[in-house]
Amino acid sequence: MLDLKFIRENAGAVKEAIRVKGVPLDLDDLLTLDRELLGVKQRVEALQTERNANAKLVPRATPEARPALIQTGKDLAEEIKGLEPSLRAHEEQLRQLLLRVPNIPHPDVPVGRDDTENVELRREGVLPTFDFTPLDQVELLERQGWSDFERVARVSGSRSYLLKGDGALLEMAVQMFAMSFLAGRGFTPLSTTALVRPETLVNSGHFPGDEESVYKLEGDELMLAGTAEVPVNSLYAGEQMSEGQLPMTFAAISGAFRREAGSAGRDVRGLIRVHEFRKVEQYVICRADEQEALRWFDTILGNAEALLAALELPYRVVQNCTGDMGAGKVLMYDIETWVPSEQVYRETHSCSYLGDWQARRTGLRYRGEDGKLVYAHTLNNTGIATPRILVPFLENHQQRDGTIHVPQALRPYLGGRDTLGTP
Ligand SMILES: Nc1ncnc2c1ncn2[C@@H]1O[C@H](COS(=O)(=O)NC(=O)[C@@H](N)CO)[C@@H](O)[C@H]1O
Repeated sequence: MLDLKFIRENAGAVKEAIRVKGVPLDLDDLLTLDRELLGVKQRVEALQTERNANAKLVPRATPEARPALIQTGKDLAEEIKGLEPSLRAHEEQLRQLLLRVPNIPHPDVPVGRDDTENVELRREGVLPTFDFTPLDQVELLERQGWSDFERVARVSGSRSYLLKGDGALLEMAVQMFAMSFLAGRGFTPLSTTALVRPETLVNSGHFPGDEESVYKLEGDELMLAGTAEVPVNSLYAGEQMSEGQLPMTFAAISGAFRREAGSAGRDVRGLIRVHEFRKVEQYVICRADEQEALRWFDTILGNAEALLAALELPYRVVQNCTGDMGAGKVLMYDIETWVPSEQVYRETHSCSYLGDWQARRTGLRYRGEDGKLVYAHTLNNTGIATPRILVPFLENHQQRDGTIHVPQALRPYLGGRDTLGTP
């Protein structure tokens, strides 16, 4: 959410952000409502001033004049009361529109309609070459007996998964590796819930807009978050932090649940796109200083790249264009990891800087050195998301005999083994 004063004074820039991000919102509707609300508020204030002035006359009035003055006071009170529903209705309507106003993208962000116009920044790592016919993720899992898609589909339907044996241990090893790695870089490990109150999804910016992606629990005021970004963003909601408490950096592991309503027919096989997965999320709350925040952006991007490098996985970094970055972002890069069976890079990480847009919705404020209360800046990036990352992992590290090479960095989490599976 942007500051209403900023919107009034920068309507042109906000309209441009709406245009380049393709947000379905007419800012003039909001500005008209804002003026109407100001009008109602001025009317109420004028009546209150009149009422106060009138009230002062009563004690000094003559007995003959007093009844009329008291009646005037009652009439004014009635008129003020009569305006309150309209005041509240206008305020709620304005808030609903304010929640839809997108953040201003950083000037470096390429303008584009959708992900086809994202810009590749660089490629890292060496693509694998195989002197045998490589298998894809599902073939590798089935050959090793590490999955049972058929049975779990009976239990949970499509886009479900179950990993068995070393397949299960590999998923947890990758999660633990990521958590230890990030803890080693000073990020506070969190193991957190995905069960959240609806307002936390408004705080994070997923609502309004992403409602169809989120599982809602019938009869409970709870929903299932699609990323630990949601609960972690609201952990300190409404609190006044001290500047000394910032920056806060978290590595939060949680379940992640997504309805994938818009993905019919895409990635229906295997581990790429499932309804429930687990993710280690990097989350940063820092001072309202763009230079510091952009340094954190580089840090959490670098952490993810270092994790991929340690897992010996080739990847590329792309900059999301305005049409593929979502309403709240100032800056966004995706990391896409090489999937041999598809001969393409597939998104495995998403790194975002949101300025104070999320913090304003969430009420994340700190008292600066000058004593003023300021909204913090927030950033997030995937650390590791399983099981998706296992797709490039298994396919890139498969060996001729169908076993899987374990990179040095992961061996401590797999009992020291350098290979998984049986030939
Ligand atoms: N349905 C899904 N199944 C498996 N993995 C998924 C699914 N949806 C997203 N992911 C993984 O989660 C990562 C982050 O998802 S994201 O929506 O792009 N971004 C976020 O959630 C941010 N909070 C950064 O993590 C994706 O890059 C992908 O690796």
